[in-house]
Amino acid sequence: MSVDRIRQLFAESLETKAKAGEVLPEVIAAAGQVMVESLLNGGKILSCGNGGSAGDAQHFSSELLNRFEMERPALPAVALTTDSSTLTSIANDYSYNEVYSKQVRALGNAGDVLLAISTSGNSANVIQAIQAAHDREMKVVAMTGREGGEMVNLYGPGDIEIRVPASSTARIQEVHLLVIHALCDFIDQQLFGGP
Ligand SMILES: O=C(CO)[C@@H](O)[C@H](O)[C@H](O)[C@H](O)COP(=O)(O)O
Ligand SMILES: [Zn+2]
Repeated sequence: MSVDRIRQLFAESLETKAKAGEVLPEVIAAAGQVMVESLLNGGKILSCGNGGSAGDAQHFSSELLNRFEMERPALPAVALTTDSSTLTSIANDYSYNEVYSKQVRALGNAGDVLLAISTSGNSANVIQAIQAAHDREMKVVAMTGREGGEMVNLYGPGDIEIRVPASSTARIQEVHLLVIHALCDFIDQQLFGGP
């Protein structure tokens, strides 16, 4: 890969973030409010995704369970992407499409929130997790990209979709990470007055 190619990737990533920064702040704040209201009512946030988005799901839950940028009590969050015995047994005995929905049905309660991450909006296991979340009377915050995929057809009245205006999975993920940090900052500001 040439140095010029690397410079081009940085330029594309900057451009994507700038475009997202023009259109996403309001919907990110709305998503943060959904999460804050759940946490204030004793709820928790479950998170899921595939590949790089599984990493994002874990990144988010770790910053709630541990801390983001300020000293504050631990907050209840569970990434559904980490328990290899659970993931492999569900995939092996049933289907990979059910690896998250089965966990949502076991762990999710009314008032909890599902953070559903898919750059295409078409990953079947995330789609089924959204359906399971609705069955458990949970709200959904989705982070997507492109045209939003099949997930667009699933959202209920209390759900929020944060859709990055880009088509490259990598560029979408780079904005998803910033959104995760913006959500953590919003939660800390609202619940604890911020750093
Ligand atoms: O991180 C990357 C690409 O940057 C990949 O691992 C990517 O996450 C995988 O291809 C995922 O399976 C894509 O799924 P999704 O984002 O479309 O739901
Ligand atoms: Zn990636």
